[in-house]
Amino acid sequence: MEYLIETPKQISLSKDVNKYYPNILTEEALLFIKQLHKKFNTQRLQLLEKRKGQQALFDQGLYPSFPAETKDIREGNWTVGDIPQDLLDRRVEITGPVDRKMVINALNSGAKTFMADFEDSNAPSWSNNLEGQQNLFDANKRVIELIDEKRGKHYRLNDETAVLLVRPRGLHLNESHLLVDGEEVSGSLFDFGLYVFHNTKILLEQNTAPYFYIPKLEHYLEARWWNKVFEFAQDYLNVPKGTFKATLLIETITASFQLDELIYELKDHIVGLNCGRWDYIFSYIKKFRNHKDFIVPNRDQVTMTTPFMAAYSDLVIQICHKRGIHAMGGMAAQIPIKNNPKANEEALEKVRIDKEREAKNGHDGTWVAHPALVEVAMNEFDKYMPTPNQIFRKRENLSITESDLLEIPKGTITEAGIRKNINVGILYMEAWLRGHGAVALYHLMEDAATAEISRTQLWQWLKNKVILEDGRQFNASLFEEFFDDEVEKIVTEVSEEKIESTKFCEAVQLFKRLVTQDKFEEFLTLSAYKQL
Ligand SMILES: CC(=O)SCCNC(=O)CCNC(=O)[C@H](O)C(C)(C)COP(=O)(O)OP(=O)(O)OC[C@H]1O[C@@H](n2cnc3c(N)ncnc32)[C@H](O)[C@@H]1OP(=O)(O)O
Ligand SMILES: O=CC(=O)O
Ligand SMILES: [Mg+2]
Repeated sequence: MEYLIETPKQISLSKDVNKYYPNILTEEALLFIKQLHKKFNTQRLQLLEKRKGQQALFDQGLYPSFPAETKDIREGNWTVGDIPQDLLDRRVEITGPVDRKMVINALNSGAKTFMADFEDSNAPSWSNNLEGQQNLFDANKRVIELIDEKRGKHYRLNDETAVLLVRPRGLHLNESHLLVDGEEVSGSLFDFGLYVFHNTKILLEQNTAPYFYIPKLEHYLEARWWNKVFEFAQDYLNVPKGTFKATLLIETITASFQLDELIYELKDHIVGLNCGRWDYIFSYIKKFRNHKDFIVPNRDQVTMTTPFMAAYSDLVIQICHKRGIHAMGGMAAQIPIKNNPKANEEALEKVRIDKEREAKNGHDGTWVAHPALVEVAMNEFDKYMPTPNQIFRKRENLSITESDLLEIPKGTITEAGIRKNINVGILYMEAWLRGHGAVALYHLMEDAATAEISRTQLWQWLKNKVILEDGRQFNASLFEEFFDDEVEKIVTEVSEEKIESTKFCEAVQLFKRLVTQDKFEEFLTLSAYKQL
């Protein structure tokens, strides 16, 4: 059904929009999105083209290096970091999709801050995105509520809640339901624009402000673009420069070579960097996928103590502290295990060890995926970080080189590793196509970033016909055998009658195509979005 509405001139909704959200899609808000689109979309597309140029150089065998043209910025003695009072202590940050119940639970979780996610953990359907905006709007007005009649539960905010940060989609994603002059708008601008338009005033009245996590940047020019977007939006909304604050996810291999530059570009707005470890692994595999002899072992063998990962997190800490901002840690994948106390204890212990390592190394805070993990992470940071943050720990003796950041991890590729990637990849895609961007699989949190690792590894191993630990060569026929087998297991588990009412057929086809096609697709969510 086509939903007929009056939108401001030049703005239209795509034909498949069958629900309108009048509180969010006000005429004034749409006019603001139109302005953002007209001012910034062409540059965004140019930046995406630049990424292709960079990839072409990597495909010729090149590796990234610290840019020559910005040596002065790296060597200069500048600092930034006008950090607002309510962001000084970020020792535990909970993250989660913008679903109404999750938003309330996360804000009430006891974590210092909550990153509400339109990105890795959100399948960006029209309803998820618009309801997400409504949920955040209601949360900031402190009127958000939910009644679960079946369970007799009434969700509402506690008196004390976590400080809210919002993660808009990455630059590569469009919001295909909203068109300006017939062009799809950027998902980043749509998520960011609607949020600041509706919430800036409300937040300022409460002595806080719009705070953001910016994902998947690959180059300092992309940070410059975001800075201009911030400046324009602040002017438009009539609030001082520097009102909005951003933490950048360092989750692409190229970003690690430009940490000073990324901070410098956003100097009036930046308060931190974060080690987005899952996308970082994905990016590391993806960028060098066409390099000869560049192979990464089974997903579970790449951890934060693997040399290239340890080097990256150390460098993030060193540079953040030098420049006066927070160096946030990342997400351990373990989540609580119900009905199995021993397994649960082991999972929590893995999280504890991860957080202990981060706090001791100098991170100023960390991420947790579930409310039941807040306490574990809090205890470790309380123990090793008695002050609100440890920006004063400069780690000046560290010397991380270009080759440290690139060191190829050692390890093995096994049949079990291949099967796990196939199985988890299909299960995740199926959930995503039903609108769930984060799911628990085998007691681990899976989201778009972790699924990308599975997908990219399979593509790379297949393309390179790698030798498995048991001596066999991985090739198309072995892949077919494992793949069919894993699909059969899933069908048996779900049962043939029920499979019809799921998205498994689409997920199997999509995942298989992405893994076996010759041309590597930059992000699996680009194809998947067309089927959402
Ligand atoms: C790579 C990255 O980008 S990491 C960051 C992005 N990823 C994420 O943020 C993942 C966040 N985590 C989640 O989405 C969830 O924890 C999942 C999907 C992994 C598991 O969720 P569930 O299966 O619902 O877990 P479970 O049943 O144990 O939940 C228990 C309760 O905790 C709540 N809960 C679980 N995780 C969260 C969370 N992250 N935020 C708020 N509430 C949460 C559930 O809503 C549920 O509430 P209820 O008891 O009131 O019904
Ligand atoms: O966004 C976080 C990540 O690990 O990816
Ligand atoms: Mg990520």
